[in-house]
Amino acid sequence: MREAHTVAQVRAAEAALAGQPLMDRAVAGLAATCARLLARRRGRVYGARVLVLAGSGDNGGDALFAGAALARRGAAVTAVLLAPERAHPGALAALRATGSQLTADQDVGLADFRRADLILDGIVGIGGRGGLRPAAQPYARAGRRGLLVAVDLPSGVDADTGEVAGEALRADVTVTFGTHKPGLLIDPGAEYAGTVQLVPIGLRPPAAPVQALQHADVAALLPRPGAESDKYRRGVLGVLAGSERYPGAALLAVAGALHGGVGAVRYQGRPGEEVVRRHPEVLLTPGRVQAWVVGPGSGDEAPGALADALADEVPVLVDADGLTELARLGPGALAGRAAPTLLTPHTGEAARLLGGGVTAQQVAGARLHRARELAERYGAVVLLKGSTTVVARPDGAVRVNPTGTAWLATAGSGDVLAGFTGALLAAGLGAFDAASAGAYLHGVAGRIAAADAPVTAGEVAQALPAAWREVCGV
Ligand SMILES: NC(=O)C1=CN([C@@H]2O[C@H](COP(=O)(O)OP(=O)(O)OC[C@H]3O[C@@H](n4cnc5c(N)ncnc54)[C@H](O)[C@@H]3O)[C@@H](O)[C@H]2O)[C@@H](O)CC1
Ligand SMILES: Nc1ncnc2c1ncn2[C@@H]1O[C@H](COP(=O)(O)OP(=O)(O)O)[C@@H](O)[C@H]1O
Ligand SMILES: [K+]
Repeated sequence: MREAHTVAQVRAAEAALAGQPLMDRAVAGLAATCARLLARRRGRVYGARVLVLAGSGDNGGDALFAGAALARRGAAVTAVLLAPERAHPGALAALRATGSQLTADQDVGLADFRRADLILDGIVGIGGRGGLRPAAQPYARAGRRGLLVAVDLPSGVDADTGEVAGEALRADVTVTFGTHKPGLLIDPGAEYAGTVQLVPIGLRPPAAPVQALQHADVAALLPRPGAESDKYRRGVLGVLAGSERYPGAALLAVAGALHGGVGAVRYQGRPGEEVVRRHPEVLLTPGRVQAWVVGPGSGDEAPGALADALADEVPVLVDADGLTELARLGPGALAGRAAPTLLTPHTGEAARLLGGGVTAQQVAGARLHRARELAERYGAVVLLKGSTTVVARPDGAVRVNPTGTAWLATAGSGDVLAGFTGALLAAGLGAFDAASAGAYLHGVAGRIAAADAPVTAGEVAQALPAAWREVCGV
């Protein structure tokens, strides 16, 4: 599991280790990564052109020290100081001692930026506030031919949220220290970070408020039938999806559900005959279920379907038209429920649920904040879909989904996700676990099915067993 901590937590963990050479450890890891990248790209460090962008804090200090280490191995290093009078004195002296060029001339900096083999972004790290300051902004726009390595995090990305106010530097690799920062895992920040490498420096931070699961974590959550299992004990998922107008959503939600580890899927929506024709495994008779999925393609039938599902004291996953209806009713509609509710909005649906003029774009720009806000307001687990899927619990705990591909942005793939995740709920996973495992496997299935080419939602559903096998290592 990858864990991400807030700036306040990192500062506290650092304070607890006062006196230890944390910066030396950080710099050693940073310089080693840079040397490896240069060796891979051009055979050796000797003779490489390296540009260090150094701001006024310790982040700039890390970059300058790493620049000095590379200079000692024969790299031609130039450092551009964005706040020359406040640059880290010890690191400046170290770089000076190598005979490297130091300048405050931004024209020299920009010219070197374009032609360097490797650029170290040490403008600002976890001490950053607000967007990039004017002196640094040209670097966010300038072209380059070399690799850009962000020190701790790309300058301009908010460490705690992944929000980018204005511009940020776009890194190929981010070398981060001690622990991940949430902004490295959540878009838009994650998109600027490139590949993230963690350099341990001995921090012992508290429990992480933001986690990203990996294969083994998800494998441990997935249901497995035991010798005593029968189809009812494995769980039955009820699906209230599709309508005369949108029958496809029912088919896709059921296709996802059938791969989600339940013993049976009970379809209770309108185009029943069609669903059974395509999926003969499905039950159409009414009966008990262990969880409901309600809303995909429900159209005009959403109000009745949502009321029916919420009235049953089992976990309910609300998606699509069910969310539009819930937005109309407001959080009060969930107030009396004892069983968990899981909401799976995309950014537009999340904006509708939040109301108050919030736009989809604002949700996309502040995913962590908005997912937490929704979860708290509705007292429900929220799976906010999109370029980074974020799963939030009402108490603020968050899991960020690391899998997926932009090819998943295709009509109906959300219906598959809803059905599949609902099945995990019915199979007995808690809402937070079902949402995180559902998003994870759906993302892996998307990658397998798409293989870098356009993909349909139906193909994503078909790839779910392969994703399950991959994640479980079988
Ligand atoms: N504290 C520690 O024990 C360690 C810190 N390390 C490094 O230290 C960094 C944090 O250092 P600092 O606390 O000095 O903070 P930073 O170096 O991240 O930034 C603070 C400085 O940047 C300026 N600044 C703030 N916002 C800015 C913006 N938007 N644009 C331009 N300049 C801005 C501030 O005026 C301040 O001078 C970490 O990111 C990491 O790189 C590592 O060496 C590991 C150990
Ligand atoms: N840019 C993107 N990168 C990765 N995944 C995305 C992106 N945009 C959307 N997705 C994923 O694609 C799926 C689309 O779901 P949704 O918006 O509900 O579509 P639909 O309603 O057509 O089924 C979700 O799993 C979402 O997380
Ligand atoms: K940085």
